[in-house]
Amino acid sequence: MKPLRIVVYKALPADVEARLAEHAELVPVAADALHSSDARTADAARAALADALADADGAIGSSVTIDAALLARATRLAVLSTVSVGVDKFDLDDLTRRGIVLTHTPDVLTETTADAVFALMLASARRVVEMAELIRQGRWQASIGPAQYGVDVHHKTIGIVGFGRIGQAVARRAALGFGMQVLYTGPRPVPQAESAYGAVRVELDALLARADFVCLQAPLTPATRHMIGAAELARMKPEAILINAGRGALVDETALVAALREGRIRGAGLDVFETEPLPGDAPLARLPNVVALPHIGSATLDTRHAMARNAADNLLAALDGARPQNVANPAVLARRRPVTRAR
Ligand SMILES: NC(=O)C1=CN([C@@H]2O[C@H](COP(=O)(O)OP(=O)(O)OC[C@H]3O[C@@H](n4cnc5c(N)ncnc54)[C@H](O)[C@@H]3O)[C@@H](O)[C@H]2O)C=CC1
Ligand SMILES: O=C(O)C(=O)CO
Repeated sequence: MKPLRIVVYKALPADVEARLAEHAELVPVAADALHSSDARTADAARAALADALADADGAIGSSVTIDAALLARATRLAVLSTVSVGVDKFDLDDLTRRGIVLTHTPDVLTETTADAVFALMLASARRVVEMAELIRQGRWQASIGPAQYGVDVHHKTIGIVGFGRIGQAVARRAALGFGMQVLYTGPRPVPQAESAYGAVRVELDALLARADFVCLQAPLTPATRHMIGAAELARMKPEAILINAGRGALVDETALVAALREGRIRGAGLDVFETEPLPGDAPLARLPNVVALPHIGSATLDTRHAMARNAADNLLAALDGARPQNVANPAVLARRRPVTRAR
């Protein structure tokens, strides 16, 4: 019988890797090469990943689209474990059809990501990056005046699109810390947040029309792709700021660039982009009324470590045949592939 094999397509902390190695043979696939901007390097890395998956029981990593081509020969693969809460790099229905369990890492990153949303709100509203740059460039030669003033965050209205774990953690900060009025939109009411934070559920159009800060924290799915386009941006107030720490493709970036250039909204704070890494010459990287961050929502030492540990635990539990935690495609549990252990 073959030993368990786990493909590792992301660099993991040493202790997490050691824990996995106690249970399985680890097969590393160069994560950097998978993301290379050189097409030949990236293609070769994808081919290596496909080869490794063909003979694996499990895999752990993130940020790589795992499509049917990569899985074509992976007949033994029972579990994929993503080191992320977002599962938009996977086709859940296809994984379920194949009997492959997908686990992800909710909860451990909720508070850290909510902090990052607030960092974007404060930086955009108070023009923190732009003003810090003024000093760095030696251009602070007189007291700043109205042309450099920002806008307040406290006691304004925040509209949260995607009122799940992270959206509600943002609402808590907004209502209890900053005295903000919280609006939200989503498929179902959240009574706990309505009583604790005075949150009010409204339709998307009303949220766009009333919010000073429109915060996107929904998952990327076929239904949410480009949910904010030219028509939605036109409904926002001219002094409003768009914050996106969900996924880049929630927004039609061409329409966003036009709205920002023409001053139809005040600004944007963006942690995520349709294409990542965002090229340095992209309009969203250069517009003065944009604060652009390189997808750092969960990127603290503590939280990234907790995510890796959680993903490893999820993977091992699923490979062990136990009822795994944090399954993103629970329908698979009735038809999951068997795992055969060497020991
Ligand atoms: N920037 C970053 O580093 C990070 C980004 N994320 C993104 O945030 C997303 C949300 O994470 P969680 O809050 O943990 O997920 P969650 O599943 O708890 O919350 C998502 C919410 O969005 C709602 N939703 C779905 N479709 C919607 C629609 N069309 N309109 C309005 N609401 C809709 C769902 O009902 C749910 O309440 C992830 O899927 C991921 O894409 C998560 C962590 C870090
Ligand atoms: O977990 C996710 O979905 C992220 O985007 C990064 O933490």
